[in-house]
Amino acid sequence: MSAPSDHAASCTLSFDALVSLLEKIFLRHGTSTDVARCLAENCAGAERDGAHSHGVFRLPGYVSTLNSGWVNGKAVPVVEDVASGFVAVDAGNGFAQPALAAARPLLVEKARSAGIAVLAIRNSHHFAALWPDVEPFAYEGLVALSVVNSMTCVVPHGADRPLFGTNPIAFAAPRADGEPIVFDLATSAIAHGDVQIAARKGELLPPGMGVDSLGQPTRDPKAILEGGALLPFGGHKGSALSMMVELLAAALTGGNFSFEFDWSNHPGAKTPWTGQLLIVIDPSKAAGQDFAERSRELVRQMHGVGLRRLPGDRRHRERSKANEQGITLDEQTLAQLRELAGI
Ligand SMILES: NC(=O)C1=CN([C@@H]2O[C@H](COP(=O)(O)OP(=O)(O)OC[C@H]3O[C@@H](n4cnc5c(N)ncnc54)[C@H](OP(=O)(O)O)[C@@H]3O)[C@@H](O)[C@H]2O)C=CC1
Ligand SMILES: O=C(O)C1=NCCCC1
Repeated sequence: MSAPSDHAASCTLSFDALVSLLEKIFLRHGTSTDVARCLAENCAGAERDGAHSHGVFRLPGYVSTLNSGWVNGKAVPVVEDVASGFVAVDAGNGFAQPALAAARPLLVEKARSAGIAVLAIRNSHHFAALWPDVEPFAYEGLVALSVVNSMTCVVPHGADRPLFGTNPIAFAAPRADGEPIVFDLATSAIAHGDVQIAARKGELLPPGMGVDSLGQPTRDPKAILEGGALLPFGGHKGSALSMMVELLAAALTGGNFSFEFDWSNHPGAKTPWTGQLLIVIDPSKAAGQDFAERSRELVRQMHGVGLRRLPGDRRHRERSKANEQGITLDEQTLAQLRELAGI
């Protein structure tokens, strides 16, 4: 499924209508009602915010994964109260978002009482954008940082074969009189989803994103997907961050490293079976000035030196537009979604 193009015939849906359509797809392919709702809201939210690499484009991947038996769409996460500032969840080979939802109340309670709390999710599958996991904390006045590892497709800086995942890092912080400050970025030069989208559209990538099966630089997304690999962003710096993500998301949680799972016996499996870490901080417990006011001041100064676009600005513009006018999908994409939903 592709991102909406200017040329294809398109139609618009409300957020609620898209959630309900996606929910039907998840239910039809073997998830519980809670999991269906959780994933449908996540995926529709990504589409609404213009995060197309992790919006409805992902539905065929979710469906083929569920059909392959690789993931348990009905898993019930088990929340463990590990220590004063530490919560763990065994996602039971299910999706990461329902595991986060199950642990969230205890995580927030601990963050508010101790000032900081960690959530370690293991035995989980994350196939989505990461900002939806952190942004809601900032709306509640909390600072949140999350990392998740994916599947081996990135060559560590200085190495000659892939080992790391595309391993994103997302951060959210409250800001007085404005949307929270949120960024969410893959530690690879480009997200795997964007490489797939470029391959479908027959577009070349910018230079420096990946290598072919012989380890030679290439701009051809198909060469990257078929035996090639991605590079970290920023050379050794992105590579170090990606290594950190492997340690925090997998070693610290008890999840798999990106290179540790083997899905070859599950044709159609697309979701990485790894781990995820969240750190949540209550800034009201820190000494000093009001955090949200300080965020506002930082942004004011950034605008003062000529900055026009904060991370998250584009998403919020897309969200406002979608809330007013609906979410635009190609007719072909909508037809594919309806087919997956069996309607
Ligand atoms: N589940 C998983 O395992 C994985 C998920 N992903 C997801 O893929 C998605 C895409 O990642 P990626 O391609 O790295 O994201 P981008 O490079 O598109 O964007 C990264 C961040 O930078 C911001 N940004 C982009 N351009 C500018 C600019 N010119 N000025 C200021 N800010 C800017 C974005 O804000 P804005 O959004 O407003 O444009 C965003 O917060 C993420 O949501 C990530 O979580 C990636 C890897 C693995
Ligand atoms: O875009 C990516 O990179 C990924 N997204 C979902 C999980 C696999 C990697």
